[in-house]
Order: sequence, then structure tokens, then C-alpha cells
Amino acid sequence: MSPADHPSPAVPSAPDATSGTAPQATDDPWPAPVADGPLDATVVLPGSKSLTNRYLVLAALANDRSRLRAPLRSRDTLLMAEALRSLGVRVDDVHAEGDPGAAPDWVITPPERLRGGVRVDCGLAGTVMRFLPAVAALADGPVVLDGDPQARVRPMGPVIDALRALGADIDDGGTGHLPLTVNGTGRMPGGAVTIDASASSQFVSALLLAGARYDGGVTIHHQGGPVPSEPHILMTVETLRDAGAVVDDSEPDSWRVEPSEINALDVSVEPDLSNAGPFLAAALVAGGTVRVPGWPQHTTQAGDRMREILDAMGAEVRLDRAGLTVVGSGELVGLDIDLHDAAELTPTVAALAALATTPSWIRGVAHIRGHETDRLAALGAELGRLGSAVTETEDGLRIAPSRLRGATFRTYHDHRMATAGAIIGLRVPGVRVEDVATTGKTLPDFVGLWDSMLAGPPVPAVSAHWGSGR
Ligand SMILES: O=C(O)C1=C[C@@H](OP(=O)(O)O)[C@@H](O)[C@H](O)C1
Ligand SMILES: C=C(OP(=O)(O)O)C(=O)O
Repeated sequence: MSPADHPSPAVPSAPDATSGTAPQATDDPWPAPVADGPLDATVVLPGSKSLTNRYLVLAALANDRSRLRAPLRSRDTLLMAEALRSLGVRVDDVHAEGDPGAAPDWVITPPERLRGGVRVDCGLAGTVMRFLPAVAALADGPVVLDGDPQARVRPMGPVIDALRALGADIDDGGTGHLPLTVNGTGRMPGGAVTIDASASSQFVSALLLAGARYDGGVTIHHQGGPVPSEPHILMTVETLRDAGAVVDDSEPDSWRVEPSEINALDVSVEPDLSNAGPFLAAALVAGGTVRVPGWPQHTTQAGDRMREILDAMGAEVRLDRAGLTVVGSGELVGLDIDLHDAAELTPTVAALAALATTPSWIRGVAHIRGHETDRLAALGAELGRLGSAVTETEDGLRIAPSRLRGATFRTYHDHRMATAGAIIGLRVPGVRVEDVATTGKTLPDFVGLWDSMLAGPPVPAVSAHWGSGR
């Protein structure tokens, strides 16, 4: 990876990070459209949240200017960019040469020293609230982190304790939650730490991403129940290696990042495969074909598991160089699945299961009670409100076939609850999704993309020569 070229025409920085980007002036609750026939759509998904926020963090800690091509601009990534700016990092919009019409890249210029004496808004973004304290420990003064009211109940204790054990001074008022202050001193000793990461893989990712810049690097041993969402840790390891860091992940539940410089990056962000989930699911529910161009052949994104899930539920799934194509008949069957490794797919899979003709059991996702909301309780309540025979278990959901009815589908500030409601609305008239704009957390203009998918391919323009006798 080579450092980015000197940025040419910079345009004003990104839009307001606190409100997201979604141009979603729409009714609330939003009447989810019913599909009136089989689909025939190609959906171009914006970049991955998880990759964009990892690249931003690494670029902020790098030894030179980096360039992120096709980054995701959504609430979570704009909050990350804004947080890094407040620490003194420059994040500029720069148009690719010869392509002024395309969305600008991000060019990231790290400062000499990360600046303290600042406040960071984490919103409801797990990646910001977990990754940023590990970065803030390298700042030269106090960094206060806070977020949305629901962010204040998301688990933070293990990452706070681990950072303390590695040399950070953190004041969380004894709560183990946001808000907290990291009293940075400009350097971190680092070393070895034991952590219980059973509540979130993001604790491990946070320590690894910043750990290369700690004096002694970081060695992490996990002790506790199984670590969820492991592909996300692999994503962290691979992005670190792309930036020249040396990472050892050869032993289970143990990771080591050596102290080193982080090289500047010049990378294109893959489309967000978890956000692709609801669109691909639509092919199964409405019947017809949905294509997602740019689906990577190799990826660490957990959303890649949608291929196996859709196949198991009855779709025809084809991955080729053009991207992913999913063809459905409108009939779908249930499945028995452990989603521990791909927990963020649970709301999408649960919505599909509620429309299936046979029972489903989703297991292994107890920790998603600590996601944007308690997702098991939220899915239990909202699928139940639509008439689904859903039972919440300690670590998942059991869903039996039943006749669904329209109702208001509450979303609890959770983007994936909103898209789950939209999936069911394709088949069930009268589903109204509360606060659909919450999808802006990871996907700008969800409603616009959904409407375009339902509208089908553009009608070919009438030839200028039509009727001219040729
Ligand atoms: O590191 C990341 O980018 C993520 C890790 C996972 O978190 P958990 O390990 O808390 O499930 C995932 O669910 C989340 O959407 C994104
Ligand atoms: C769990 C999720 O997000 P976060 O990064 O906020 O943890 C998610 O996007 O499903």
C-alpha cells in the first residue's frame, strides 16, 4: 500500500456527523411498501461500516497521509471521522482525478501528536465507543467520550479495564459505561492483558487497532464464554497487516500485535455485505432477482454468510465476477442456525424466518442484547406484534410459521430493526416502520434504495430514431 498522493481539490468536509446523512424526509411511521410482483433489481450498496471505521482509525495512527476510496458516509462513520478530527486528524473530501461526479474519497492526514482536551460524540456506534478510547489513550490530554442515551448501557467494562491494565488512566465514575474520560499522556506502555470479550469482539479489535502504537505492543488473552463475531477480529487483523503491522493470531483466544509504525493506506472499501442482507432477502420474499455488484470473492465481512443463509432458506445464489445474484420464488423455508459468528445478521434472518413456511431456531446470539438495543427482546416484541409465533430464548429466537398482520413496527433506534420491518412489509400489508431514518446509522438513504429496488430496472430510453422510418 502506498501513501496517498497530495490531495488535490479539497472540498468542504463531510456533513453534520451527529444526525447522519440520510436524506430520508419521509412519513413516520413509514408505510413499508408491499412488493406487487417479482423483483428484477441491481442494488449498489455503499461501503462497509466495519471496514471504513477500521481504516479511519489506522489512517489516524499512520506515518503518512492515507486515502480511502468509496468510504461509507453514514452516521457511524461520520461520527468516527468527526472524533478523529477533534483529536487533530485531518479528514478531507477529495475527488478522484477525472471523476468529479463520483462521491469524493477521504484523504486522512495524521497529526504530529493526537490532541487532548476534547469531547467525542460516539452516537450509538459500537465501533466508535470501543475503538476510540484505545486511540484517545495516545492523546496528549483528556478526551471525554459520550453518546446517545442507549449508548450509555452498551457494555464497555472489559475494554476500559484492559486499557487501564495496559497503562491508561480512565475515569468512568465507576460505572463501566459511557460517559468516560481517557486522560491521555501522549504514550501508552502496552503489554499483556487478559480480557473477557464474550460480550463483544470489538473489545479485542479496539486493543489491536491502537496496540501497534503502544510502547510494548499488546498481547491479549481472552478468558470467558466464546468470543462472538470472530470474522470481525480477523478483519481487524487483516487490516492491520495491510498497514504493515505484525499480528500473531495463531493461537485460539489469543492475539499479539507488535509495536511498530502503521503504514499509510490507499484502499477501496468493499460494499457493506450486512447492509446488502435485507435487499437480498427481498428476492426470497417477493420472488425474482436481486443483484449486488462488487461482492468480493474474498472477504472478512460477516455479511458474506448471507449467501449460505439465503441458499438454506430456498434461494438460488450465484457469486461470480460481476457480483452476487439471488433468485427467489417467493416461497421460503425456515432454518436452524447458530449466528454467533455473524450476530449482526440476526434481525434480517429473523424477519425471513417469520415469513417462512417451516419453523426456525436462531441460536448463539445472547450478546446481541447489548447491541443497539436488546435485539432479542425487540425482535420478540415486534415480530409478536405482527402476529408471529416467536419465542425469545436465553440466546436466540424460535419462530414458527403463522399468519402475519400489519401493525406499527417499533425500531428502538436500531437500524437493523427498521430493515427487518421493511422485509416483512414486502409481503404483509399495513406494516408501518417507526423511525425508518434510524437506518442512517450505517446506510444513507435506505428508503430511496428500497424504493428503487421495488421499481425494478430503469425503463430503457426511447430511441431518438424511434418512428423515423429506420
Ligand atoms: O467490529 C465491528 O465492526 C463489529 C463487530 C461486531 O460486534 P459484536 O462483536 O459486538 O457483535 C458486529 O456485530 C458489529 O456490527 C460490527
Ligand atoms: C451491532 C451493530 O453495530 P455496532 O457497530 O454499533 O456494534 C450492527 O451494526 O449491527
